[in-house]
Amino acid sequence: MQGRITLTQYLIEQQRQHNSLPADLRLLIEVVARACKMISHNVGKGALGNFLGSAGSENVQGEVQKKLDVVSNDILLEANEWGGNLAAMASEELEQIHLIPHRYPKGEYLLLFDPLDGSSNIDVNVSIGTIFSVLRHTDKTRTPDEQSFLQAGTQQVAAGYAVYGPQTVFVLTTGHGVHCFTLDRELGSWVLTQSNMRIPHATHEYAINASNARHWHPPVQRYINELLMGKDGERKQDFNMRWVASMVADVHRILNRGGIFMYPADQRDPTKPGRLRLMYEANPIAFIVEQAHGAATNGQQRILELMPTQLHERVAVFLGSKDEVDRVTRYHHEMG
Ligand SMILES: O=P(O)(O)OC[C@H]1O[C@](O)(COP(=O)(O)O)[C@@H](O)[C@@H]1O
Ligand SMILES: [Mg+2]
Ligand SMILES: [Mg+2]
Repeated sequence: MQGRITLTQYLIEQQRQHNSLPADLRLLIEVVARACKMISHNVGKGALGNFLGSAGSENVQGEVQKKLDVVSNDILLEANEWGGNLAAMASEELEQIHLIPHRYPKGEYLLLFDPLDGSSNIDVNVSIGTIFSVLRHTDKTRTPDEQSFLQAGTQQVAAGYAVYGPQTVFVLTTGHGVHCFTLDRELGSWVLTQSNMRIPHATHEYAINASNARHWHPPVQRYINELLMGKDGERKQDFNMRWVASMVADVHRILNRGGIFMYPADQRDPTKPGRLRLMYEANPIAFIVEQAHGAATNGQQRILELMPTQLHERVAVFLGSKDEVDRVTRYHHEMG
């Protein structure tokens, strides 16, 4: 392919080359990308569209929903009711799964999403995003339920995210590398701008919310203390820290120049290991990171191999440049 390649052209080419991207999965991805375009439009309007501030409601995690959390969720639900070959959807903003009334149980796929990632950044005009994951609906003899969604991340057939920042980008994997499309705002099309993104194995940059330091478990304390000691410690080099507080934006930086992102479990509530949700935050990002030659663990094992037990379960996350993820994972193994 030469010249300007759109998302549609790229997906058709994938279908031709790998023969592994069925037409209905291509349609599903295009519908999600179109929904992200609409979300981007609303994010860009901000106060002009009355999109800032709280919606006055709480989601299943007990978090106050922002207006854009609700709007983005509605856009994704509505767009996907009629596009793709879906049996059901699940969202950070919905307690229960959302069945597709005219289609289940026959639909081929299950779609999960975090409609708006980085909610605390909405009102202050800092990059936010959308994360999605696609699984197969395996047992078509029965109406999908929560159990149908509880599959390991290795079963994902596609995953991606959008970042609504200075540029709007859509980053996608279908298991053949990671590719980035930039929204041409004048033409309204997604244009391929980076192919086969690679995360360097070595890095001098890390991301963690250090205000939780006193609660961290010993392996995380040990790892971060070494980074903080820089040249004067056993790592013998200085490290830089970045924390956007939107995982998508932190991950996008890591895909572009390396780094490690951490949201560890800590000593507070053992029923809440970390802050991030396994099925629609950690799994899709872990799939992307591994496809970009990085690593993603919960400190003990590959995130993608974890068997979920609940739709909204949380998981500790260490992901990005392989050398650093391997090191902090080793500290967890060594220190029990
Ligand atoms: O408030 P903290 O501790 O900085 O946490 C920020 C983290 O929480 C999240 O915003 C959670 O996502 P939501 O906004 O979808 O709840 C991540 O994107 C981000 O990395
Ligand atoms: Mg999120
Ligand atoms: Mg969210």
